[in-house]
Amino acid sequence: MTKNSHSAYTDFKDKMTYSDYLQLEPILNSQKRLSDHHDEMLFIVIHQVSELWMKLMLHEIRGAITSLQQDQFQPAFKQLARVSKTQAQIIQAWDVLATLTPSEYVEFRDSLGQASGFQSYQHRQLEFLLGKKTPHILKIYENEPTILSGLQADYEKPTLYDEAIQALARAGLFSDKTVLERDVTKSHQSTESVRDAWQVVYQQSNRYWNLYQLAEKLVDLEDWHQQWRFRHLKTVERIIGMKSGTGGSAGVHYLKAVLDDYFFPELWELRTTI
Ligand code: HEM
Ligand SMILES: N[C@@H](CC(=O)c1ccccc1NC=O)C(=O)O
Repeated sequence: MTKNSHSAYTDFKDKMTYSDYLQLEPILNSQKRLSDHHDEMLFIVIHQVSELWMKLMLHEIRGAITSLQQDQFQPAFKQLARVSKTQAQIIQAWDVLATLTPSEYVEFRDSLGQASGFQSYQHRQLEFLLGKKTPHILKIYENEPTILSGLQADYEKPTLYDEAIQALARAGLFSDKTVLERDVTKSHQSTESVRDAWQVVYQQSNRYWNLYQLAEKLVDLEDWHQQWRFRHLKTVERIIGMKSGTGGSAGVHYLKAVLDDYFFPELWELRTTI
C-alpha cells in the first residue's frame, strides 16, 4: 500500500490513536469490582496482568515449538529466553499481592463465590504445552465449548519437551521408539534412555552446543515455573492460612501436594548422575 492511496485502511490508520491500537477501552473497562472494598482492585489487576503475561508466554512457547521442529535453534533460544524473562517478571506480582492482608481479603473473598485460579485455562494451556497432561482438567470446561476446544487442541499436541527429544533423535543421540512414538496425550514419564542422551549432551557440550543450550533453557523455564508456584503457595499461606480454597481444594495443603511435579525430569536427574 503506498503512502498516498486513499483506502479505508489508510484513512483509519492515519487517524488511529494510541488507545485504538492498544484496545484500551475494553481493557481499562474490565476491572469490575463485585464488592465495594478498595483492595478488590488490586486482586483483579494482579490476575489480569498475570493472564496477559501468560498470553505472551503461550505465544512464545508455540513459536519455540515450531522453531525446534525445524531445527532452528537460535530463534527457539530467543523465544525461550523471552519466556523466562516474562516468568521472572510475573513472579514480582506476588510482592504486590502480599500487601493484601488476611483481614482485607476476607472482606471481599465471599464475593468470589467458587471462582478460583484453578480454572485459569491459560495456566492449563501452559501446562499442556510444557508437558503436564491432566485429562481431568478438561472436565472443568465442559460448559465452556470455546475454551474447551482450544484446550483440547493443546492437549493433543506434542509438547515442547517432545520436540526437544525429537531434536536429540535427529542429532543421532536418541532412538528409543517407546519415547519417540509415545502417546502425547499422556504426561511424559522419566526414562533412562532420555537421561542417558541428555547426559551425553552435557558431557560433550562442545560437540552438541545447540542441544546443550536448549537443555539449559528448558531448565531455566522449569526453575522459574517452580519458583512461581512456590511464591503462590507462600503468598496464599500468608493471606488465607490453612483455610480451604474457593475452588474446593484443601488450599495450601493442595498447593503443596502438587508442587513436586517436573516437566523435564531427566534434565534434573542428570545433575545427580553426571
Ligand atoms: C489472594 C490471592 C490468592 C489466593 C488466596 C489463592 C488461592 C489459591 C488456592 C487456595 C488454590 C487451590 C485451588 C482452590 O481450591 O481454590 C489456588 C490455585 C491456583 N491459583 Fe491462586 N490464589 C491467589 C492468587 C492467585 C494469582 C494472582 C494467580 C495468578 C493467575 C493464581 C493462580 C492460581 C492457579 C493457576 C491455581 C491452580 C494451581 C494448580 O492446580 O496447580 N492465584 N489459588
Ligand atoms: N482460591 C482463592 C480465590 C482466588 O484466589 C481466586 C478467585 C477468583 C479468581 C482468581 C482467584 N485466584 C487464584 O486462585 C481462595 O481460596 O481464596
